[in-house]
Amino acid sequence: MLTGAAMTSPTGPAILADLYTVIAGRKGADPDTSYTARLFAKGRGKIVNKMGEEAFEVAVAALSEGPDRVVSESADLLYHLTVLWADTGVTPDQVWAELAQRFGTSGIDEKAARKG
Ligand SMILES: N=c1c2ncn([C@@H]3O[C@H](COP(=O)(O)OP(=O)(O)OP(=O)(O)O)[C@@H](O)[C@H]3O)c2ncn1[C@@H]1O[C@H](COP(=O)(O)O)[C@@H](O)[C@H]1O
Repeated sequence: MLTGAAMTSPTGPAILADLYTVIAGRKGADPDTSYTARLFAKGRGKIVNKMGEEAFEVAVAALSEGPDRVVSESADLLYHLTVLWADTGVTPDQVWAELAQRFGTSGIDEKAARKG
């Protein structure tokens, strides 16, 4: 099984791909030694609940706690979102492809096209 310690530390956004690999490798691992395995063992309801909780904590940090807390809560959110992707069989590449397809299209134009 890949562990964070066994991999070289990536820098920048590439860390999400490596984090996904570590997380996906935790399926079926021992919940006593892996927080990710514990989430998988508790099921999708728990994972969704944690993801929503962390999103709310980002919002609270933005409104009343300051940038440093926004950073740490965002990291919690991205980690739990990545667990949710792994649980639902979605890969980061699928999300990157979706973002790439949208890149350069104004959200206002896209919304107008949907209505038309
Ligand atoms: N990036 C993270 C990461 N971010 C946040 N967390 C955990 O997410 C939890 C969120 O904080 P909370 O205070 O809400 O958690 P809690 O109260 O313990 O959670 P619950 O009791 O509500 O379930 C904490 O336990 C954090 O340690 C993470 N746990 C793991 N990772 C990465 O996942 C890798 C694998 O981790 P393990 O599966 O634990 O080996 C690690 O090497 C890291 O790279």
